Amino acid sequence: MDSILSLSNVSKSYGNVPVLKGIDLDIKKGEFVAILGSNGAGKTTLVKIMSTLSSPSEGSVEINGHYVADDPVSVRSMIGVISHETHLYNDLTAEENLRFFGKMYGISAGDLEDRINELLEQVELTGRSDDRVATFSRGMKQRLSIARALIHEPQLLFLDEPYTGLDQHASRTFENVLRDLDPEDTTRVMVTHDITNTFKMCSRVLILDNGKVVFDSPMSDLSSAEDLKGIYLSHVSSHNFI
Ligand SMILES: Nc1ncnc2c1ncn2[C@@H]1O[C@H](COP(=O)(O)OP(=O)(O)OP(=O)(O)O)[C@@H](O)[C@H]1O
Repeated sequence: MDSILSLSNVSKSYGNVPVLKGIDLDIKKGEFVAILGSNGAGKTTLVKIMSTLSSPSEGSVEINGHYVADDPVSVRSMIGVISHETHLYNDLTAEENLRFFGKMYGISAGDLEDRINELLEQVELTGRSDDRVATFSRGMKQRLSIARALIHEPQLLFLDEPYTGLDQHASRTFENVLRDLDPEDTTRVMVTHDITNTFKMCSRVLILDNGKVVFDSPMSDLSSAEDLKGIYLSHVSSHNFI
């Protein structure tokens, strides 16, 4: 399988405090990788670096053969990010937000309207398409941010605790959206604290502890979510149990 994301000796410090320590990682096309770790382990920092939102203090990140540091614009057209920050414009309607981002990614006018309608339907916001985002609940904003992240059909999708703010129904809708993505077309990297879902959905699991990858395994080598929970607890150094 081809590699889509490679990290070479990536380190990050804030001031004198090291947060990531020499991470080497290779992610293949089609993988669905979970990143687990206790609070403060460095998961969000790692995803921000992988998704061009932050620079490493040392080391390099390569996406589809492009070095992120040299060619961030090309890289951004290949990736989507779903995180706590929705990156939406409150004064625009749901539809206008998606149109804005779609145009930014260079989607042609004809394709864009179909894509907007399809995504609004998938995240169950069709009935609110003409309403300003300022009037949305947190969960609705999160659902729209999922549509925003997918508008340009990214090859690599980063999900940082994507369930934040979603109720049971919206979580299921979101899982359906994820399931509908063809793994051949969309490689996924997800930070989460939900071990049961991780075991159900992901093809590979990494555990980050104290800025280092301390466990990396195909999910098929693990027997159950309980097995994964035991491994997690034996690999994290703090007692911030998830
Ligand atoms: N902008 C920043 N300036 C200084 N320190 C930071 C900054 N961002 C993160 N940190 C520190 O880096 C460490 C790792 O933070 P990070 O957000 O990556 O952890 P995490 O594993 O995502 O945690 P959580 O599970 O709580 O979301 C923490 O000690 C945090 O305080």
